[in-house]
Amino acid sequence: MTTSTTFGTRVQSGVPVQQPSPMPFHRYKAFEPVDVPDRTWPSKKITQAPRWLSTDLRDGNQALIDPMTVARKLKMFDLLVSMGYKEIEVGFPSASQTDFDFVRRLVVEDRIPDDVQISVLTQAREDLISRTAESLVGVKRANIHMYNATAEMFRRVVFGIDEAQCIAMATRGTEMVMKYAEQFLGETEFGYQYSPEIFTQTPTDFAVEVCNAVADVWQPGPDREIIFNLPATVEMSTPNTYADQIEYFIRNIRNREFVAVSLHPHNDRGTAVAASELGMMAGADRVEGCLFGHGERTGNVDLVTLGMNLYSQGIDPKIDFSDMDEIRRTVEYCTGLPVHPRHPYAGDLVYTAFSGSHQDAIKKGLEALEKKAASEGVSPHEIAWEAPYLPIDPFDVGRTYEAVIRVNSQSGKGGMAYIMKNDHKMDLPRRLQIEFSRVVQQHTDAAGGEVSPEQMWQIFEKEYFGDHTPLELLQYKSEADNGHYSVDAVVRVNGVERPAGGEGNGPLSAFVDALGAAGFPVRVLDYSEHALSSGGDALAAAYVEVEVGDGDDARVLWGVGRHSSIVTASMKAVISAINRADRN
Ligand SMILES: CC(=O)SCCNC(=O)CCNC(=O)[C@H](O)C(C)(C)COP(=O)(O)OP(=O)(O)OC[C@H]1O[C@@H](n2cnc3c(N)ncnc32)[C@H](O)[C@@H]1OP(=O)(O)O
Ligand SMILES: CC(C)C(=O)C(=O)O
Repeated sequence: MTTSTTFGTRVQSGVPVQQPSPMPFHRYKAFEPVDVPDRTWPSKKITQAPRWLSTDLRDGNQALIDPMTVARKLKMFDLLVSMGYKEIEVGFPSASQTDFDFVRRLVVEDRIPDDVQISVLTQAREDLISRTAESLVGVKRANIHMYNATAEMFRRVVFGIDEAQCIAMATRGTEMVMKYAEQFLGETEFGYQYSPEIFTQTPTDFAVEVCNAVADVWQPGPDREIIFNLPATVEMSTPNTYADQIEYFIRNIRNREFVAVSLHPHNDRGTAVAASELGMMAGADRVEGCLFGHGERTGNVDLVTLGMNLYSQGIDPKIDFSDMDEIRRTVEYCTGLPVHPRHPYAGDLVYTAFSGSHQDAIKKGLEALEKKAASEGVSPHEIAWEAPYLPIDPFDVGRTYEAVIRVNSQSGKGGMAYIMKNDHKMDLPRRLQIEFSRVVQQHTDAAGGEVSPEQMWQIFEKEYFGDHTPLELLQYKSEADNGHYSVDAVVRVNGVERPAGGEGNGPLSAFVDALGAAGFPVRVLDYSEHALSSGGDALAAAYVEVEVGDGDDARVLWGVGRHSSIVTASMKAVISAINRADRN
């Protein structure tokens, strides 16, 4: 029985039933995967980093609203080198004078470290290939990377060629690459990479056939590898399908031992990282991508996420991500595009917890780590990482714990207590945490937004130290006689100074007795204290839970005091509770 209707949904017998969308989904057809029933990749594990190639300066650059200037390209190149990338595609030199000049500058100014191999991309066109080879004159090591489209739709729509002509374009292009390499690159340690463009939409058998034909021209062998780069030029299927295609290709390509199988996933479906990882499980040796996933449309696979995913599994990515913020700033400068605040491992908010239960768990987790490290006599950054909600130690990528927990209206006592302890050295007892988190919550509910550590301190000061009425302690003298204490104090009550004296079995109980005599009956229910700093003039903090007043009017609340004398701090804490009771 239909009971109610909401947008696009009818509720039947209490269960919402989704309705057909008005969108023309029938215009699209499901991807036809290659059939690999005996696939082995699902039970494989990734145990080491692949060879990486950064294509930030080519695929990443060609997709920018404002392509990088030479100065920005140089900055990006230096960043990639400093991070440890050893294979860097530096451009498409036949595309523009800027690209050509950039490659020349790298070569002429000897900016390429000996252990770094640059590569350059070209179409399978003789004029472009010769210009590409010319751009590399004098370089020590380089790859030329040539591509042509092999997918049926591209052959039909873009090129108007059949399969044989497509193979001929690839083999002829390879011959041209070898010819111009010989002409221009005699002294260069020269390598070759071929991409059957839109590999994923190419029947995998045909992709293998084209690549085998290209290899017949290049003749790979010992010390003469060929790189077959297998792009998901447009990502069109689930990542397992890509892995099947890679496993199938690897099983069928000839001379596998001299072939480097490279992945080049794009992110149209948002699963490029997964596709790369499954492709690595399927046996690929190498991955091409861009930092933070720049590149055509939705971008290339994100090298930062891929590398850090390995890191989080205890595998050395062979790339240095330890100053993530500097990497992010440089890429943002070079590309002119911001990195999303929730970008894995690098975004502004990814090591931040706002919600109360997350903060509580993180606080406990970090404290447990600190305790464990202290018991082993080492720093918390040296022991095995284990913390709720944080897949890696933010410290490892240059983030500090201070930014981990941030407080807004979604937060609870855990986050507030973490900031009070970490930023302000105040280790609040649990029930005071609960009390103060309500105070903070009132603030966030009223003002909205976030409460910074500084604002939190202001709220705390105002709440616990801000009031001197009705009661203020001006001075006191305490004496002890055989376990018996007396206090002679001067207090100000509603602006009027008056003496207050009392006795007890400790200075605080004597002070409480004096307050009772002065008209402020209180009972101390709980008490804790700790040092705030070390040294001769060290400050101490005292926290007291106090029942203020008596009879039906009695209220239980906390007071806080700080002073270099712990006795004075505790007396101030009692007064803080009395003044709060009066105010509230
Ligand atoms: C998936 C990728 O990211 S591939 C890399 C893509 N990157 C770029 O294209 C950026 C740089 N490219 C350019 O600046 C230009 O395309 C240039 C300078 C290389 C060539 O420019 P133009 O000569 O004007 O050609 P245009 O870009 O229009 O290319 C289309 C022509 O090249 C042919 N072509 C396209 N790709 C290839 C290829 N890989 N191999 C051979 N021919 C190709 C097309 O069939 C078309 O031929 P037609 O003119 O006979 O119809
Ligand atoms: C040239 C190739 C490798 C490419 O960029 C792609 O297909 O996405």
